[in-house]
Amino acid sequence: MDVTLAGVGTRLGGRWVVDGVDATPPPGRLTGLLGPNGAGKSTLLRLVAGLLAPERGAVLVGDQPVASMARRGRARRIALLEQESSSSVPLTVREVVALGRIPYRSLWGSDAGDEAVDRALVAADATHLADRPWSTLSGGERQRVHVARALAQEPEVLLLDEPTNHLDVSAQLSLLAFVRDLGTTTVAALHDLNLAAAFCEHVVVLSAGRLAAAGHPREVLRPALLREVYGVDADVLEHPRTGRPVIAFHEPAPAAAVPAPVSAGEP
Ligand SMILES: Nc1ncnc2c1ncn2[C@@H]1O[C@H](COP(=O)(O)OP(=O)(O)OP(=O)(O)O)[C@@H](O)[C@H]1O
Repeated sequence: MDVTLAGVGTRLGGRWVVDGVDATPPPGRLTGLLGPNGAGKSTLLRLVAGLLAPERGAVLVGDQPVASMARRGRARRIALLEQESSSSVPLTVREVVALGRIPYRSLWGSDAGDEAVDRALVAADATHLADRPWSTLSGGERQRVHVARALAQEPEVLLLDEPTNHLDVSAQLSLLAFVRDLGTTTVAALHDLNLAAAFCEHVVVLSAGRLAAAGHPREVLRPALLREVYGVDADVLEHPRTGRPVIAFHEPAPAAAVPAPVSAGEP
């Protein structure tokens, strides 16, 4: 599905936290949304999901502005996995995943979406957790279940806010490989630039709410951009098997020695 961000902006607390962003995530592929803490990634995902209305510009899914979609229709088309979650929900894992089917439910009950729930549990490697109480899961297990819930929604557009949070390295790799191969237009906010470089077809880099760069990771993730946006020194190498960029970070140079203060009584 085509998603178009055209000059999107919004203020929070009186400040433009997303400011005139243009982007076109490639349809059916995985786009990485990058940028330092506070750059506006979560806010941008909420704008794309229609949970926030843009003050400026528009987000289009197909040729329809998200802001003009009815809530239920929007929930069928766009799934957002947000960062934080409550731990006190008295539901089993299967029931949590089935929440993803709510937009499909008729007034009279079931939507016959059990198969979608099963498929989502398998895809997120969470079948073994299905009967566990949600409140007893570890952080990484919860993250898998969140992903399963978003997949159960069978959206045209999948938005993931730091989906690899809490996951061990093997789970990070398999989750991103899975969403990359899903064939759904997916935008994932990621902090790990090497994961973004390895799995994303396209990256969108935000800096202080503005678009700093967009394109294939090979074109975008260059030392100058990393210095400018993240303030880090890095070499960009080539992965020996995939040819994708591999970023080798350097530790910051030690701060210049501060001269000792001169005490007031000295001549
Ligand atoms: N409700 C709010 N009111 C005021 N400011 C907010 C609100 N929500 C977010 N902000 C601010 O907007 C900016 C962007 O926040 P956002 O969560 O979108 O950034 P982010 O790139 O996702 O950050 P992180 O990588 O730390 O998760 C931050 O400076 C944040 O403090």
